[in-house]
Amino acid sequence: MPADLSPIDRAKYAASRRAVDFVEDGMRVGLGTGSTAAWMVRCLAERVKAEGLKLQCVPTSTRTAELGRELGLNIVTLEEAGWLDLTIDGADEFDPELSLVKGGGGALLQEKIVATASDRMIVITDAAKEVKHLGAFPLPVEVIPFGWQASRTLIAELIGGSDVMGHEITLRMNGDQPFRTDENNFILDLHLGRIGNPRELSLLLNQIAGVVENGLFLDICDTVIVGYGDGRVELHDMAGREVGDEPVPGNVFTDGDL
Ligand SMILES: O=C[C@H](O)[C@H](O)[C@H](O)COP(=O)(O)O
Repeated sequence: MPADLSPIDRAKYAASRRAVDFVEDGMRVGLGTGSTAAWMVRCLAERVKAEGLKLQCVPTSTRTAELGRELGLNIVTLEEAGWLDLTIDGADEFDPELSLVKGGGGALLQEKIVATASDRMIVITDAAKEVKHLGAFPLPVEVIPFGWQASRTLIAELIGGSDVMGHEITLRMNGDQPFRTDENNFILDLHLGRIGNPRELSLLLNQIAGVVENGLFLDICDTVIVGYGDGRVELHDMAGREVGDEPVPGNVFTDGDL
């Protein structure tokens, strides 16, 4: 493990390093977006370089595509890959059922398309993202810019009448302009506190005109790998929890790669 990382980066690195062990030669792999996924892309590129793996990698954002290309990964489109063996991505929250909130970085739409076009999704996180109930992290909802205020009004009516507490909705900003996704859409962040029924909320949100997708990932994630600052990892899957207390082997990076 690189020596001079902060504890949080060490945790992200440990989870990433373990996750790329699941990649095999010849696989078609979805690459997530965000600071944790960026570590995974670096770890994967190191494995490809060291072992000569032949992969097709489908990124979930322009940011990830650029990083992957810079590091020499074979970046292809989802159309070219057709279907994926595995997607590895970060998350903003996960619960005991491995339901997720994603989209803190605004990439939820491509992330959901790529993850659901994969045989398996592995999520890599640090321990702070484990929650009993989803919702403390504001739920991102991608909306088209046309009529976004009307979509917001309808969302406010929906969440005001459902079993979630509170209903502040904020338009995500980038400086003094609305944040734009890779598809040029807006993001509304729903400050819910706690989501009592994620399935119902997800279905109802996606029925609102103007809503493209929401950041709830339900029945999509197969495994969560939690990394810790000391290099340990824990694997959570639907069959229960397996704890790995061996530090992830390190020294895969040179300073230049960081
Ligand atoms: O849109 C961004 C993604 O859903 C990210 O995977 C998520 O926000 C987690 O990002 P990070 O690893 O930077 O905390």
